Amino acid sequence: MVPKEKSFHSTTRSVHGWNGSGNPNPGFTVDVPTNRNIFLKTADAWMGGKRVDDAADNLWRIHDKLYDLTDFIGRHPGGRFWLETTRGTDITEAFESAHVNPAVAKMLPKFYVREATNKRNSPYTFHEDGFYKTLQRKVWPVLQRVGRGPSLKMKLMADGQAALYVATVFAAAVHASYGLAFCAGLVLWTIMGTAHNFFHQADNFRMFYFDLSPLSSSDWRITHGLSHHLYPNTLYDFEISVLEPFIHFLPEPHKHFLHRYVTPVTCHLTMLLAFFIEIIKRIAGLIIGTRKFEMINVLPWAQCVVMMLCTGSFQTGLLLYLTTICTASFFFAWVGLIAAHHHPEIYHAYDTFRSDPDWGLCQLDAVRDKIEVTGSLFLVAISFGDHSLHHLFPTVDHSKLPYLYPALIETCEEFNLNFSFVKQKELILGMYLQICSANPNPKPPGFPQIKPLIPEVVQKMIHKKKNHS
Ligand code: HEM
Repeated sequence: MVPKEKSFHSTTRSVHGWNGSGNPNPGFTVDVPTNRNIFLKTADAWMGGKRVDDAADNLWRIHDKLYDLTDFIGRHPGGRFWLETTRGTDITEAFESAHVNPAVAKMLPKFYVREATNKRNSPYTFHEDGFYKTLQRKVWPVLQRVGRGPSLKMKLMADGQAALYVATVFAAAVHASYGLAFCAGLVLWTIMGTAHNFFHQADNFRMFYFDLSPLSSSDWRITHGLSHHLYPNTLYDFEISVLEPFIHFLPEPHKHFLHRYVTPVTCHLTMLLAFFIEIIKRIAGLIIGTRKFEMINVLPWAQCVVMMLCTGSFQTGLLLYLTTICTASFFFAWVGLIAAHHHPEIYHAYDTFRSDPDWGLCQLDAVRDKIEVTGSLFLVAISFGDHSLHHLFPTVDHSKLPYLYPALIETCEEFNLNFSFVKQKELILGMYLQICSANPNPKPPGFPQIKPLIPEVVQKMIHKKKNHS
C-alpha cells in the first residue's frame, strides 16, 4: 500500500512511511540506515551509522564470524586506513571484493574470535558456486598474468594531469584570466576521475591528487569506496542520500512533484555548487568538532591564496578560484551522475529486488556501461568507464580491467545473463528520467533478452580468448 502522506522536506518520513513491499531496503534487516537522513551527512556519520546497524561489537565481521584485526592493521598490505576505519562493522562485501587472491581468505582463522549471534544486516551472498565467486576464480589467473596495479601509461597520465593542473592554475593567476581558470577547472575534473582509480587501491601518493579539489580522498574512500561501491543504489549508498533533498534518485511512490519535475532543472545548480557545499560542510565539521583537521585539506586553500597573491587582488583571486572549482564541480558531478547508475531500468531501492542476492549480480543490476568510452584509458578514467568491472573489482587498476572482459562475459553466459553495454545518450536521458520517476520498477532487474551491445574491442578480446582455448 502506498502511503498517503506527502513529504517534501523529510526523507525520514517518506522512507519510514513506505510500506509498498514491506521495506524499501529489501533484504537488509535494518529498514532505514542509522544517520541516513540526518542534516549534516558526512563520511564519519555514515560509518558511525553502519557501526550501529551492523552491531559487530568492537570487532570486524566477515560473513557470520567476528575477527580481531587490531594486530594486523599496521601489517595490512592494503594500508591501515581500510581496517582502522571499519572497526566495529561488517566488512564482508569490502573484504570479498578487495581481494581476488584466494590466499587472503586463508589468513582469516588467525584472527578468529567467535561466531556472530545476530543475522547479517546485508542481504548479499558470496556462495562458492554463485556468480561472483565463479567470476573471481576466472579472473584470478588473468590478474596473475597482467598484474593488478597501474600500468606505466596510467601513472604517467595521472602525473601529467596533476602537472598540467598546477601549470594552468599558475597561468590563470599570472594572466588573471577567467578563460584559463575555466580550463584549470576542466583539468581538475579529469584528474579527479583518474585519482579516483588510485584511492580504491592500497595507500599510494597518487590518490592525493583527488585532494587538489575541495573533496577529500579519505572521505571518498568511505562514502564512495565503502558505501556507494558495496551497496550501490540502496539506502546505504551515500552518493544517493547525500544529494537529497536537492536530487532524489530513488523512485519513491510518494515523491513530491517538485522533486520529480523541478529538480531535473535545478539539479544543474546543485552540480555547480556541490564543491562549495562540501567546503561549507568541512568548515562546519571542524568548528563543531566532528571532523579532524588533515594537512592535505589545506591544498584547495593554498590554490586560492596563490591566485590572490599572483593577481595582487583578494577579489580577483577569489573569483578566479571560484571559476575553477565551479567548473570542476559541475563537470565532475554531471559526468558522474550520467556515468553508469541512473536509469529507470537500473536497480534502485524501492524497485523489486532480485531473487538471487549474489553480490556480483546485484552489482550488475545497479550499473550499466557506456559503449563509447570503452577501449580508451583516458576516457574510461575521466568518465567512470568499464564501470561494471570496476564495481566488481574495485581495487584492480583501470588499466588492467579490460583484460577481464572475456571472463566477465563468459561467466554471464554461464549464469544466463545477457550482459550488454548501452549508449551514452541512454544514460544521459536515464538520469533525468530517474529523477522524475516515482514508479518503482515491478520487474526483477537484469538485462533485456535482446541482442547485446558489445564494443568491437571487447568482441576481439573474446574471440582471441576463444581461439586460445
Ligand atoms: C575493509 C576490509 C578490507 C579492505 C577494503 C581491504 C583492502 C585492500 C586493498 C585495497 C588491498 C590492495 C589490493 C591489491 O594490491 O591488489 C589489499 C590487499 C591485501 N589485503 Fe586487504 N582489505 C580489507 C581487509 C583485509 C583483511 C581482513 C585481510 C586479512 C586478514 C586482508 C589482507 C590483505 C592481503 C594479504 C593483501 C595483499 C593481497 C595480495 O597481495 O594478493 N585485507 N586489501
